[in-house]
Amino acid sequence: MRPVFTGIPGAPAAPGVAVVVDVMRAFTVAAWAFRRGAERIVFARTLREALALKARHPDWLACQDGAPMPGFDLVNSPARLRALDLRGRTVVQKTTAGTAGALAVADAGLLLCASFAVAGATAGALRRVRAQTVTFVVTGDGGRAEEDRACAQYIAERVRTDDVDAGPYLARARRSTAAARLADGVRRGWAGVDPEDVAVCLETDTFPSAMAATREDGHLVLRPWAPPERPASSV
Ligand SMILES: O=C(O)[C@H](CS(=O)(=O)O)OP(=O)(O)O
Ligand SMILES: [Mg+2]
Repeated sequence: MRPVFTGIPGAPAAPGVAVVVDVMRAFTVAAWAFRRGAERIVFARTLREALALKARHPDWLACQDGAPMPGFDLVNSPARLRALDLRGRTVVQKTTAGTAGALAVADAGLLLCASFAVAGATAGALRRVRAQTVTFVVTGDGGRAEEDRACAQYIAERVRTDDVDAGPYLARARRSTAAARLADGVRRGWAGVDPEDVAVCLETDTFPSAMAATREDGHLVLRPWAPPERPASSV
């Protein structure tokens, strides 16, 4: 597999295989939503679109980053979300980096969304589909976010072998600007940040499936995903 690392601005619109990485916090939140039973996650481009979807489907749960906002049910906090019962629910998610990154490569042949929570499953899926070139979209900070870059490199390495020490990659993420910003948010009492968020984002392989996004009814929708046992050919 040949990994290509890019930020959202440089991402091709329709790569063959894309892995969009957001460790802090969108795709750690997504993994925990599925672990808590959510059926699917619908990505919204804007807060307005998220609220419109919620208005049309009152039983859906709307989630956004930043402080709690009127009309939204959830903040983008994996620590808060992992305590909820989300069985059968549809979550609408709108965040600054993660969901925007997925929407930027919505026409990919295979679009996976990843964090450390699904790193092993994502690497296993890439191996199983025999991916040749994989575009890793490092969503944070114009492609420079160290937590996302470390996770992308970890996944790429795990495609090669499962015998990879996650420690150095997690240490890079722990020292990242995003981790520092979240810790600062805790100190300042930001309502949308939980003291446990960084620790939860640094747990590996807490969800056993990869997460793939496909278009459904005009929306980009994320679901747990496993490739077929024997793909007909490489992608
Ligand atoms: O909610 C988050 O942690 C971030 C917000 S920001 O990018 O740090 O402003 O959003 P995400 O899309 O999960 O990176
Ligand atoms: Mg992020």
